[in-house]
Order: sequence, then structure tokens, then C-alpha cells
Amino acid sequence: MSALNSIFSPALFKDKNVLVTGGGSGLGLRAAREFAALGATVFICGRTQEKLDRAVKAIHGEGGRVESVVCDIRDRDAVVELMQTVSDQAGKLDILINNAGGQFPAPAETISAKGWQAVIDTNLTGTFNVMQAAFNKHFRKKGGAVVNVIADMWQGFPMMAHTGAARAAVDNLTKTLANEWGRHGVRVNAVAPGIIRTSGLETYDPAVRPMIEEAGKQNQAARMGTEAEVAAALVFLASPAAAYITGATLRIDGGQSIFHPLYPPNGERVWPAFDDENEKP
Ligand SMILES: CCCCC/C=C/C(=O)SCCNC(=O)CCNC(=O)[C@H](O)C(C)(C)COP(=O)(O)OP(=O)(O)OC[C@H]1O[C@@H](n2cnc3c(N)ncnc32)[C@H](O)[C@@H]1OP(=O)(O)O
Ligand SMILES: NC(=O)C1=CN([C@@H]2O[C@H](COP(=O)(O)OP(=O)(O)OC[C@H]3O[C@@H](n4cnc5c(N)ncnc54)[C@H](OP(=O)(O)O)[C@@H]3O)[C@@H](O)[C@H]2O)C=CC1
Repeated sequence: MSALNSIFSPALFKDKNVLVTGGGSGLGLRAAREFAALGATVFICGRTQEKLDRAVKAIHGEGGRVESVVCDIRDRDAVVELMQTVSDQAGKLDILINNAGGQFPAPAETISAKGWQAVIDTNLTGTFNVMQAAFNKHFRKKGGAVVNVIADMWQGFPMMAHTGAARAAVDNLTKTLANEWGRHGVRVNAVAPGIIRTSGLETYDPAVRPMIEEAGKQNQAARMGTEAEVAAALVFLASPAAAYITGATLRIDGGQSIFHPLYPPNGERVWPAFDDENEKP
């Protein structure tokens, strides 16, 4: 077992280099810690140097190998440079976790042109920029694995029209690029988290937090997901255990996306809510 109580073999990613975009906080940081604990050399990127510095310190403190690069994934040239940096420092990239992203809750009719563009540029174009640059610089010749982080937008995404559209597009890109790049030995998958308790949620306006707390219980586990639960799925899809999986999107949402308002009757549970084993002391 690794320091993070992982069920995976401690040397699973020995000699592998992993890039986690948005690895300075939340899900990305948890994933970066997990890959580092399993033997990988991890690169993390984001827009904020201080956030990255704190993450590097945390991973070094756990004995992991990590490098950070300031990079806005919306900037194509910066993303190409990021791939060059990985090449200069580590020689190759094996795994890309496309996690950087964000949005703000707002009714569709109020979203400004710049607000719409910022969210599409970040979550769709930025995600594509990183995949394309990783393929051209690294994966084309030696193969690799990509896991994109999207969201639960299967029934539309009220108050999140911009990100719902962008994430649905990335779901489709995942399938398209799995087809185009399979012959190069590249697997492309995605995870679709439901509502996960991360530091990212705290960036939202306090006025919408009660709504998020309530929505976080609308699933079969009757609670929000944890960072560890998403990281475990990212690790699995990036690992050789998923060698026969490509073009797939794994929903990590406690059943939120299939939640039926009429069941259970009167909201009664037979068993207590599922616990996250990783979070138990
Ligand atoms: C039911 C809830 C389900 C929750 C499931 C999902 C959860 C998560 O994803 S957790 C959190 C992930 N982290 C974040 O979302 C935080 C990071 N967010 C962002 O960085 C921004 O949302 C961003 C994508 C817009 C960042 O772009 P950036 O270019 O840095 O942003 P600017 O500040 O320059 O703004 C550009 C544009 O967007 C408008 N805008 C930004 N925030 C809001 C807001 N809260 N409400 C309305 N409009 C917003 C901003 O005003 C700018 O437009 P103009 O005003 O027209 O210039
Ligand atoms: N928490 C949840 O319930 C859910 C989260 N998600 C998605 O999971 C991912 C991680 O979210 P979470 O950990 O919760 O939130 P965080 O806000 O903690 O993580 C987002 C990370 O992305 C980085 N980032 C944002 N924009 C850019 C950019 N343009 N270029 C480079 N890096 C960027 C941020 O760093 P910086 O600001 O320094 O650039 C930050 O480290 C996001 O894509 C999020 O939308 C999806 C479904 C549910």
C-alpha cells in the first residue's frame, strides 16, 4: 500500500511520466499525489505559481517526484512550450490527465460573451490544445494514455450552460481521438465526476452553496464524492489494467446521472449511505 492507502501496486507507474493539468489543487492535486505515490514522475501545470508551489511542496513532503510549469491551457503556444519542457526534463510523456477547468454558475440568459468564451476556451479548446500538443510532441511515436475530466451533463447542466456544452464536446472528442489515435497506441478515455467535495467548490458564490450541498445528495450514496474516489478512477484508466479500454467515459457520480426522483419511496434507505473507504481514518 502506498502512503495514500491506494489499492494499486506501489510501483505501478515506475519510469512513467505523467502530466496533470490543473494539478495545483483539488482533484488534480489528489491525482498528482496518487501518481507520484505509485512511482511516477509527475508534471503539474496551472495559471498560479503559488498554488503550484504549495502542491510541489506537498508532493515532495510525501517523497514524490514532481515538477511544476505555469501554463494557461488556453494559450496554444504556451502549451506547446509545456510539452517541450516535459521533453527537456524527462525525455517523454506517457500519461496525460486533462483536468484543468472551471466555470461559474449562472442562468444562461445572463452569461456575457466574455464569460461564455472564457469557459469554452478553458474547458473545450484548452483541453484540445493539451491533447493535440501531447500527441504531436510525445504520443505519436510511442503511444500513451489520456484521461479527460468532464462533468455530469448527461441531462443538460442547468446554471452551467457553457460548461455543459464544453464537456459534452470533450466527451465526443474523447471518442473521436480514441479512433484517430488508436493506431498510434494512444488510448483516450474520460471520467465524468458528479459533485465532488474539493477546494474548487469553495470558489463559488456563497449564495449557490446550499443548492450545491443539496444537489450533492441526489445520488445513491446520498453524499458528495471525494477527491480520492475520482483519483482512483483516473489511475485505473491510465494504467495497464485498462489496456483494452478506449473511447470510454466513466461516470463517477454515485449514480447521480441515473438518479430517479420517485425512488426510493419517501426517500427511505434500507442501508446507510456508502462510505469512501479511502477517507476512513
Ligand atoms: C450544481 C453544481 C455542480 C458543480 C459541478 C462542478 C464543479 C466544479 O467544476 S468545481 C470548480 C472548478 N473550479 C472553478 O470553476 C473555479 C475556476 N473558475 C474559473 O477560473 C472561471 O470560472 C473562468 C473559467 C471563467 C476563468 O476564466 P478567466 O478568464 O480567468 O475569468 P475572468 O475573471 O477574466 O472572467 C471572464 C469573463 O467571465 C465572467 N465571469 C467570471 N466569473 C463569473 C461569475 N461568477 N458570474 C458571472 N460572470 C462571471 C467575467 O465577468 C468575464 O466576463 P465580462 O464580465 O463580460 O468581462
Ligand atoms: N468538484 C467537482 O464537483 C467537479 C469538478 N469537475 C472538474 O474537475 C476539474 C478539477 O476541479 P476541482 O479540483 O474541483 O477544482 P479546482 O478549481 O481546485 O481545480 C481546477 C484547476 O484547474 C486549474 N486551471 C483552471 N483554469 C486553467 C487554465 N486556463 N489553464 C491551466 N490551469 C487552469 C486551476 O488552477 P489555476 O486557477 O491556478 O489555473 C486549478 O488548479 C475541473 O475541470 C472541474 O471543472 C467536474 C465535475 C465536478
